[in-house]
This record gives sequence, structure tokens and C-alpha cells, in this order.
Amino acid sequence: MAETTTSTDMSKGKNKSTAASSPAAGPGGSAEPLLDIQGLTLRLPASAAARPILDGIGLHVGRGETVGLVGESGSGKSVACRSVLGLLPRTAETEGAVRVNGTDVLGLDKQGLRDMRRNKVAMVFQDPRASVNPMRRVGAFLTEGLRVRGLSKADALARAEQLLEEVGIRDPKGALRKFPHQFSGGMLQRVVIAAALTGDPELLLADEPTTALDVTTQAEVVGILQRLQARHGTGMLFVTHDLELAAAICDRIYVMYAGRIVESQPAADLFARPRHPYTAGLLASTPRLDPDAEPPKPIPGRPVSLAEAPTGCAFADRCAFAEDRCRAEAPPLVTQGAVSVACLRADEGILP
Ligand SMILES: Nc1ncnc2c1ncn2[C@@H]1O[C@H](COP(=O)(O)OP(=O)(O)OP(=O)(O)O)[C@@H](O)[C@H]1O
Repeated sequence: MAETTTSTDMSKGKNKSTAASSPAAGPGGSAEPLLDIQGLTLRLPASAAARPILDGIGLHVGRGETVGLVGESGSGKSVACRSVLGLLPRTAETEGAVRVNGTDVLGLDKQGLRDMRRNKVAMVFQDPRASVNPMRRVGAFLTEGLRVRGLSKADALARAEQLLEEVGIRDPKGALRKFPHQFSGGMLQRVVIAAALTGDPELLLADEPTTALDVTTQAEVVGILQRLQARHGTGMLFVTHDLELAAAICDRIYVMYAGRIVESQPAADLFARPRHPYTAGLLASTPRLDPDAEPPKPIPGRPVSLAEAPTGCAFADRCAFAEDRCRAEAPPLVTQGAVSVACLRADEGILP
């Protein structure tokens, strides 16, 4: 039977925890999802922002699961992802919970955060060159984290070689002696992924890890992430603005717009039958490889800036289906079974 719950009272920016936003068991069968974000609101009071950067978002990632977080630039994907590592602006005010294996990251002190980053959660960013020190050899970069974990120099070097092999670097010994500028972007991203694996993380946060790479290299890096994830059983939150890529590699997808989750579905269902007009717009605007596919059609208008705080649905001004009530009333995120959607007209069959 379909379960219907309002997981986030978005109209008030307040949070209600529900069974739907916090599933009883992840795919690994454990009682708690690996990552469980509930009602996360993030404000920057000192800034010119008229609304929160994140407004009551909820998402979960189970063990071994790949979950996509998609949306246009500025929707809050990176901030949501970084909140899991406690990497937030110093002046940020938060409400809600970000639990990793049951521990609320938002309540951790510096040491707690350091331990979590070292042992449980790793992150791969968009630009691999921003993740490395250009003056240090790759060997020093990779063994540093391993030495901190108590490995001898020889063991750390052996493990670093093994990790480089795992990410498909053919001459790992030679690679350890090189400096970052001696690698192409794709190869350096492999090194950064190897570094992320030094602590055997249970959760990998991948923030647009392929955006800065050319298409062929993108596919290779995605393949590596998928293989490693399958081998190590790592859960992955994959942030991207590329809905087609997300649909290809993710089990489930969350769609963000203006700091809110507007839709979530299993990846194949979301691609086949989007429920939110914004998701449908994103899909229609994605270029397809299929020569018979419709040409991409951009979503009209522009995303809502942080200086604007619409009263109703933030997407209404760009939505072909918006009615007066959509501009007056913010739609709550309603969950029915595996589908969550925040659109007042979602049940009217407005989308083809
Ligand atoms: N440290 C900060 N100070 C002020 N505003 C910030 C800060 N970090 C993020 N923002 C703002 O928060 C909003 C969400 O940013 P975020 O980087 O999470 O978006 P995004 O969806 O990841 O976009 P992109 O795909 O461009 O990275 C943006 O309007 C951004 O300008």
C-alpha cells in the first residue's frame, strides 16, 4: 500500500521527521541508513540572502547505494554535500540533523569531525588540482594519510601503490615520484580518488567529480568510481547537474531547486516518468546521444537567486503549469511509496 506522508513542512521552513524521510533499513539491511539528512536548513544571517541556502532538505544513502543529487547551478547541491563533512561557512546557522552511521555531524567538535573525515567519509571535488599541493609529489600526498593511520613508511608506500593500481594507473611506482602537474586532469582525478580511499570510507561524497574532464575521461572516472564502490560496498552521494549521467549510475535521485528537494524517485522511474515540472524541464534540456531524441529545450527563465524569497513554489515563474495557488502556497514534499514530489499539481497528470 502506498504510504503518504508530508516529510517536510516547506511552507514554514520547519521540519517534521517522518518514516518516509528516514527509512527503516538501507539496502545493507542495517537499521540505520549510512547517511541520513533530516530537515536540514542552513542560513547565512550575515549575508544578503533573503532565504535559506538549504530549506528543510531530507535525504538518505544506504550502504553500497549510489544516490544522485541533481539541480541547476546555485540550487544548493554542493552546500548539502559539504554539510556531511561539516565543511560549512563559519557564520552558517543550521537546523535539522546530518547523521552518518547514527552520529549527528552537526554536533561534532573539531576532533570528532577530523576522525569522521579520516575514517568514515571521503569527498572528491570537481577540480582535482584544487585537492592537491602542486609542490608535493604524489607519493607524499598519498602516504601522508596512511602514515597518520599508523602505517610504516614502507607499508604506506606499498598501500599507495595498490590504491593507484585500483584506480587504473599503470605505473604506480613511477606515479608516486611525480608531481601533480605531470598528470592530465583525468589521471590526477584518479590520484585524488585513490587518496579518498586511503581511509576505507563507508561513504563517498562525489561533488561533480567529472565536470572538469573531457567526455571520454568522464566515462573512465565514472567507471572507476562504480567499480570501487561495488568492490568496497561504499555508499555514494553523487552530485551532478547532468541528469542523464545521474540516471545512468544512480539507484535513486534527488532533485533540488532553490535550496529544496522538489522530487525524489528511483533513477529509472525518474527518467521515465518525472513527476515535477522542474525535473521534466531538466530532462528536456539535457542533450541526448540518441539521434532520434528530441533536440534539447532550455527551461525558460532563470533560477531563483538567494536575494529572492518567493512566497509559493520557487519554480512557479518558470513553470508552464503554474496556477495562482502555486504562487501563493509553497508545496510540501509529499511521499507516496518510493516517490516524493513537491508540486501542488503532481497528482493531476499535468505532465505527458
Ligand atoms: N560560503 C558561502 N557564502 C555565501 N553564499 C554561499 C556560500 N556557499 C554557497 N553559497 C550560495 O549558496 C547557494 C548554493 O550554492 P551551491 O554551491 O551549493 O550550489 P550548487 O547547486 O552546488 O551549484 P553549482 O552546480 O554551481 O556548484 C548559491 O547561491 C551560492 O552562491
